[in-house]
Amino acid sequence: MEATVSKSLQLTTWNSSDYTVPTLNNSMRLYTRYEKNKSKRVNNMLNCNHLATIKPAIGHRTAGLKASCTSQNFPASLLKSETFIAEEDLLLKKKSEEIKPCLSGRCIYLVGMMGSGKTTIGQILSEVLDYSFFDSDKLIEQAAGGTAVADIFKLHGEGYFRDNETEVLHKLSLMHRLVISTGGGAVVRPINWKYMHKGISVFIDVPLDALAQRLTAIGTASRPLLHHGSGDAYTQTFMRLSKLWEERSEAYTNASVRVSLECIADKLGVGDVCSVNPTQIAIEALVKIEDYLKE
Ligand SMILES: Nc1ncnc2c1ncn2[C@@H]1O[C@H](COP(=O)(O)OP(=O)(O)O)[C@@H](O)[C@H]1O
Ligand SMILES: O=C(O)C1=C[C@@H](OP(=O)(O)O)[C@@H](O)[C@H](O)C1
Repeated sequence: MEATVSKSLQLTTWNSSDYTVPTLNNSMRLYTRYEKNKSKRVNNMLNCNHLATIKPAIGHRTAGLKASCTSQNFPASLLKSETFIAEEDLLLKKKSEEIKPCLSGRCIYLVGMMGSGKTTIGQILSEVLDYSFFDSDKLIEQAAGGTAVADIFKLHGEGYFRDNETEVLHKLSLMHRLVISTGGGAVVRPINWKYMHKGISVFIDVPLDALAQRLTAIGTASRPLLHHGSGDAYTQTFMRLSKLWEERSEAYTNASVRVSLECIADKLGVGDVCSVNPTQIAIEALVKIEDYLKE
């Protein structure tokens, strides 16, 4: 089914504001309205429960399809065009092959606010670059005999956690061929930058409301700095993130490159940062790293 749809969506039309693809076995209609360059996507429910999103791959002019089907006829809750996945994966692979030799084994440090996707994207990057992946929080937990970050904060305080974070980053900075997901607050201590500047640092910039949505959905138990405040879970998380952002936004500008989800969404023409998937972010990170290496 997906192949049929992908094929039928050549990009001469992907920016048109209303799409109906009536050829899906006559059992499904595709109905996504795009307003180019507007952060507004309206999914109109017509006469069935299917919802589809059409989007171009970064740097490609071929439309892909991502469909979420709630009908009994479609077992998967999220279907994605095989063509589209293959194109994204190919692009990711191609970009990684291009920049591998230029990296000369330099480590990649991912920085960004809590929940920005450092771990998710870091794992993808490490795989395609044939690098090892480390999450600095996990290393701190290991060094503390398996004590969880939230408990380290509770038992010893944030200062102790930060000292351990610095120690971990120091050790990692002596190594090569690593992708490292750092904790959201690692950017605050200048000494950490001394270590991270041994490699290439990538700031994953995600709007706070999208972060608050993600973190509210997965819960904040493992992220102690989000535990204060009043109001509903989303508001509490959003307020805490806003406060931290005020304190840290400048520190993130120390990163070698910035990967903005808003910019990616713009390039894709989707408007909504929640539609940008980790592979697309990883591709953009590689593009930005490539540009940085050329400077
Ligand atoms: N591009 C994305 N779109 C939607 N959810 C994402 C995306 N990237 C990561 N996530 C989800 O957000 C949550 C936090 O991601 P994670 O990689 O752990 O962030 P971090 O390491 O920066 O704290 C996870 O549940 C993850 O699945
Ligand atoms: O922003 C922060 O100060 C923190 C972020 C967390 O990591 P993630 O960014 O991986 O959630 C973790 O290091 C700790 O809870 C403190």
